[in-house]
Amino acid sequence: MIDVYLYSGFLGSGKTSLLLNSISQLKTAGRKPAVLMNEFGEIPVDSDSVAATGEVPLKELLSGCICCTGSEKTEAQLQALLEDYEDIDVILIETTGAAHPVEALDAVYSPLFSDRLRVKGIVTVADALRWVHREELSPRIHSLMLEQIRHAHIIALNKSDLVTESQLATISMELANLNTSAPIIQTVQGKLDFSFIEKTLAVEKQPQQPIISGKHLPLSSKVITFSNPVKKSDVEVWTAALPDTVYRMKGYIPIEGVKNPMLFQYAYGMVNWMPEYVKMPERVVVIGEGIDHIDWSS
Ligand SMILES: Nc1nc2c(ncn2[C@@H]2O[C@H](COP(=O)(O)OP(=O)(O)OP(=O)(O)O)[C@@H](O)[C@H]2O)c(=O)[nH]1
Repeated sequence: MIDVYLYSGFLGSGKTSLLLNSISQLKTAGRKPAVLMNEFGEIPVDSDSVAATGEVPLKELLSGCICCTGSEKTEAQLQALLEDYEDIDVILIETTGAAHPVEALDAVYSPLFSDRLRVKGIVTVADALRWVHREELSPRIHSLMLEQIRHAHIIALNKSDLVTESQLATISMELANLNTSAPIIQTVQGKLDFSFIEKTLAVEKQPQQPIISGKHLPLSSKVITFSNPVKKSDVEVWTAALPDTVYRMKGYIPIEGVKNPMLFQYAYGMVNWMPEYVKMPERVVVIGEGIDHIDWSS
């Protein structure tokens, strides 16, 4: 049987960081992990980073619309993963930050896989800073975030470097009130011992029923292309002026004086730049509510 772990959590909370950490720990331990990624939006930024870790079997689901990332497609990708790679012993599934974790479980519990896959549970990544300001989210998005926490078997309280010790204590208490059974572990950059995840989820978990469905969330995504190199500082001024309903941006931006477009990440007001060693397409996916009018302007 192949063990399956689901990584859930709000847009930009640190799921990919946790996933990359888990992959490297699993590989060091001689295990053979495979990854299934569901990305909200049309640009596989997260899967690019997994591909960069080397030979990890990977399937991805891209979609610009939440209603198209249904469980049938996840099922088909899982099947393809199992057919294409024979010696996998762990599968890590990163759900889109815009999904209810239980929707992803649906596919894994398909009768197609009942003799091959053993679902271990859901690890939800909670963004500490976002949590502090959660009241600013619209009601449906707020409740999605609560659902992701309620359905967790382990909660990684990530970005703990961005809040104070006393805020961490308050957040931990609030999370524990929402989910009384999941252990809450404070993390930075998704650094969590995979052996802890494995031990904690040693007993098989049963799926719970979803309370809300991600299908009706008011989230959308759009792609912005950059035809000419721009200044980093201009991009940062631009992001600072964006409305709070832009939850997440990621992609590649051509920067003046830099050879390849840089990896650009934006989550809850924070911008992150990383150099890229290959030339990636010069575009950024924006995820949020009411974002149609958002465009690049320097
Ligand atoms: N300061 C800080 N930044 C973090 C931490 N973890 C992740 N980040 C940054 O937050 C951004 C989003 O991280 P990801 O790991 O890509 O988040 P994600 O949940 O996979 O994002 P989506 O898949 O788009 O929902 C990146 O710029 C990370 O570098 C952390 O603990 N502290």
